[in-house]
Amino acid sequence: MLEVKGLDKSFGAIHVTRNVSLKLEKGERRVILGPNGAGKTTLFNQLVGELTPDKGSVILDGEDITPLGVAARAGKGLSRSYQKNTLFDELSLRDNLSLAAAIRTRASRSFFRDSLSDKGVAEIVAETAKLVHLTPHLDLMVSEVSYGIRRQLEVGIALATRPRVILMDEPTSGIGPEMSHAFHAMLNELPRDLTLLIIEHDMDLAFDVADSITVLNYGEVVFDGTPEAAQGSSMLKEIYLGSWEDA
Ligand SMILES: Nc1ncnc2c1ncn2[C@@H]1O[C@H](COP(=O)(O)OP(=O)(O)OP(=O)(O)O)[C@@H](O)[C@H]1O
Repeated sequence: MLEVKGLDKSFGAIHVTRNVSLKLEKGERRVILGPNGAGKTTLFNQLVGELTPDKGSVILDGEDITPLGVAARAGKGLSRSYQKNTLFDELSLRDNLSLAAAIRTRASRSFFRDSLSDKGVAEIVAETAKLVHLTPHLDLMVSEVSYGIRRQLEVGIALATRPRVILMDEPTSGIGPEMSHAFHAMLNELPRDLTLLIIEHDMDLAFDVADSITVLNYGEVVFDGTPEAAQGSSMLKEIYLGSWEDA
């Protein structure tokens, strides 16, 4: 479904992504772990098309999408759940989801209100709101809701574009352990054919959702395997300097 082959990226003398290869099957939920500065976000930016790798390729369902930008990749079903400042604060949750759904139904070129009254859009919004547990909150303004609900909405916005793969960069950052576990429970209820690639800093949280774990350290893949194997790895314990014990 999603394959990354030999990605390499440097910023001047700083070598940030070192020959990274990954393979995700359809429906797989893979978590990318790694300490601060390991290169997780830089890798992510190359996957979504915000950064061009120096070497290597990104393949989606057999197609080389490396030359494509963010919008073209999104059009092919590779969606990013954006964090922070990407929601329209003075619009309702329903309108935020409607705009995302309108892009998918290609109604986005029509006048704003026309998009919102499109029947296909309304159906997608209702379905998406249910998936991310936002149905009771749809008519609230984004500015009125908690940080946790915003995080659910960000996933909803990605889902409303009907993606095949969603990439999330630390989707639970800043919402506390209890809400993070609830957020992951929500992710676990999403349709199983949806492929998820999630960057997480906290190993404990990674185990909630991961079918497989990739660990980056100094830009390099140092572990690729099951959560059970990751838990038993003394090398990873060392990388995380004891934080593993909490996992
Ligand atoms: N545009 C850039 N120019 C120069 N250096 C950069 C740039 N972007 C990232 N870096 C450097 O690349 C390294 C990896 O950063 P990156 O943000 O990818 O790591 P990360 O694993 O996501 O870290 P964190 O968990 O702290 O978010 C860091 O040393 C960072 O300073």
